[in-house]
Amino acid sequence: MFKSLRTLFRPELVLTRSSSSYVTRMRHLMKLKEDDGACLEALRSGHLLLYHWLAPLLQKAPATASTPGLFQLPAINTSDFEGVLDKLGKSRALVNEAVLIACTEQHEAQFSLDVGVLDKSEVERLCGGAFIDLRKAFFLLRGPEAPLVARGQALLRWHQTHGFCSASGHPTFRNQSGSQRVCHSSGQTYYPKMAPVVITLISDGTQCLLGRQATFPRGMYSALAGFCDMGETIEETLRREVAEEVGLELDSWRVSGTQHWPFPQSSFMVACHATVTPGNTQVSLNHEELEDARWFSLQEIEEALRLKKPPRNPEGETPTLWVPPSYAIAHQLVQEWVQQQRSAAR
Ligand SMILES: NC(=O)C1=CN([C@@H]2O[C@H](COP(=O)(O)OP(=O)(O)OC[C@H]3O[C@@H](n4cnc5c(N)ncnc54)[C@H](OP(=O)(O)O)[C@@H]3O)[C@@H](O)[C@H]2O)C=CC1
Ligand SMILES: [Mg+2]
Repeated sequence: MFKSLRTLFRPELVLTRSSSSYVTRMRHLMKLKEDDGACLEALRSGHLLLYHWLAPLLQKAPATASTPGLFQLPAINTSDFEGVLDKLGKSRALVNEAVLIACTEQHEAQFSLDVGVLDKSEVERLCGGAFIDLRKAFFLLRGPEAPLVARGQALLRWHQTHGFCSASGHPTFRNQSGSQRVCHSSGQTYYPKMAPVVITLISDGTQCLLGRQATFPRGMYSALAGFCDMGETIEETLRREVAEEVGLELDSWRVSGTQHWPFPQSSFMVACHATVTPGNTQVSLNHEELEDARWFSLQEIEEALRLKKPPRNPEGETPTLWVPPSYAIAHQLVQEWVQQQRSAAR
């Protein structure tokens, strides 16, 4: 079994090191993105995140009292994996399909590689781990590994769905790092894209507004979200989506944070807190967009946050409120709102 990738990749340390080490690393990564020869050389000594039809390979982390049952990304270097390909009687050329996603503080390049053409259980046996659906993997990973694995999957998905030029219909060809694809017929260059989404938690000062789509699991409510239309600013999307979905006019808003969200395709989530005046809280629901939207008290939200896993919510019984899991930026917005309410009450 391969050792943990966590020992090799610790981006949180970047914040405590001098900025020059960060700059050097980013310049190195930029060179690898742009220089095919340098990227190929880096791949020879690089680390691979493996996916099988976009499901990442995870392995059980050594259990400690505070982290029982956690998983981690196995650290597999290129030569390890070439050995696996040899054992399976497959061509080593598969490794060259890896796409560059990051590099460690030691300037070791990290790549993601989809091995869907190989027998899943054989790779699991030889590499020591299991391929797990990304949504589930997000629950099982901690720290920087969850966004790293999402980034790797998003880039692989983009390549798998952009094999042809939308102008000429001819095949597109990637550079070695996978940072772009080019159509030699139209001359068009394609870059990986994220769709911008604004997500907002609205407060009237004492309650917050959460909504649910009919497709959400029973009992789950989340902050309101919507895709940016072409040419819109964040503020314009925010006001429009809230007006469209719940018929409210916002009083104020501020950006709280951002997140890359891989489901169902890459979105760039911009998370905001917004307020309405206490006399302007009457919800007019757009049933095409949402099944329900309701104001919740601090106590109700605190109870939902105390749930460690989604409740059972049997059919026929009133479902227990729960909010998106900690890896979703909606969860961060709810947590921040609770903190604000508690500080305001002091
Ligand atoms: N990380 C987090 O905490 C959370 C993330 N999200 C994510 O935010 C995203 C947006 O939320 P949602 O409320 O569904 O958005 P919207 O309210 O904008 O509604 C989605 C609809 O918008 C249309 N649409 C417009 N532009 C796009 C586009 N670029 N991609 C896909 N659909 C588009 C589609 O309509 P049609 O099908 O009719 O064409 C789609 O069904 C979702 O991907 C969701 O997963 C949501 C909540 C929490
Ligand atoms: Mg929406």
